[in-house]
Amino acid sequence: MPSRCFLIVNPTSGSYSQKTVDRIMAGLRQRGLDPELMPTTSAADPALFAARLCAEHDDPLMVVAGGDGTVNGVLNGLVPGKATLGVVPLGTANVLARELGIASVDDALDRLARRATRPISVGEIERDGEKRRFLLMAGAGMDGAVVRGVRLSEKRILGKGAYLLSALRVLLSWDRSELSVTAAGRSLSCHGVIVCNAAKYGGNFVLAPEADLFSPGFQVLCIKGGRLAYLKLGLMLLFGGASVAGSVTSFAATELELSGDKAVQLDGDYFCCTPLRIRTLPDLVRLVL
Ligand SMILES: Nc1ncnc2c1ncn2[C@@H]1O[C@H](COP(=O)(O)OP(=O)(O)OP(=O)(O)O)[C@@H](O)[C@H]1O
Repeated sequence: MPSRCFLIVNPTSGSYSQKTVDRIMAGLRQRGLDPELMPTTSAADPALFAARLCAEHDDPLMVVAGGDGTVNGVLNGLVPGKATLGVVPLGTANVLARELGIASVDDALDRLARRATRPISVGEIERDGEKRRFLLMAGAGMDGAVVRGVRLSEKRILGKGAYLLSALRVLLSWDRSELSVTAAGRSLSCHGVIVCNAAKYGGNFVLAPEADLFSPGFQVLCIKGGRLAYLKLGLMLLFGGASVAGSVTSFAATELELSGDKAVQLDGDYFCCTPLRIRTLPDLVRLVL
C-alpha cells in the first residue's frame, strides 16, 4: 500500500507554478507515495496544517513545497518528535534545500522515495512569553532590518533583488545603536548578531561553517562596526570566510540573550525586535535527507 504524505504547498512562494505542483504530485505517486495536496491560503496555514496533521495522524510525513518561510511555519505548528518533514524547493532562496544539497525538484522527490531521515535541532526564541522556532538562523541588526524593509510588491518583481534594494535603504538610514549578546555568563557589545543553526545563509553562501542542523546549538556571529564592516562582511560572504572577518566574533552557544532594540528576522521573515532569549531545541523533527 502506498505510504501517505501531505504536500503543504505555498502558492505565493518564489518559484511556485501549478505545473510544478502537478509534476510533484505525479512524481510522488510514481515513487509509491500517496500524496494529499494541502495548498495554503494564508501565512498562518503552514503552522495550522502541521498542528492538525500531528493531532490526527501518527508520525505524518509532511512535505513542504515552498521556501524556508513555509518550512518555518510548519516547524512552528508540529508536535516535537511526532512528525517527519521533507522539502521540495519552490521558494526564492531555498536555504534548507541548499544545506541538504537538494539539486532539483526531481532530486527532492527521489529523496522522499528513499526516506532516509535524521533528527534535527532547531532554535527557539522567547520574547514577552511568546515563543517562535527557527530552523536556519535568527538575525538581529542589519539583516533583521533588511528583511523587515522588503516590500512584497518589489519581491514579486525582483525576487532576491528586493533584498538588495532594502539593504540600500537600510545602509542609507544607518542605525548606530548597539545590542549586547550574553551567553554562558559572558556579554559582548556589537551592532548585529546572527545566530546560525545551519551553515548556509541567504542562498548558497557559507556563513557559519561550524553550525550543524543535526547537532544541538548554534554558531553565533557578532558583528561590530558600521556600514563598512557590513559591506566587508557581505563581500567575504560572497567569496567565503565571512566568519573570520575582522569585525566578526564567532563562538558556539546553546542558549543566549540579546538586549537592545534591533529588528529580528527568523529564517528570512521579519519576526520582532530585541530584547529576547534564544535556546536550542534538540531533535524536534526527523528530516528527510
Ligand atoms: N497562501 C499564503 N499566502 C500568503 N503568505 C503565505 C501563504 N503560505 C505561506 N505564506 C508565507 O509566505 C512567506 C514566504 O514563503 P516562502 O518562504 O515559502 O517563499 P519564499 O519567500 O519565496 O522563499 P524563501 O523563504 O526560500 O526565500 C512565509 O512566511 C510563509 O509562511
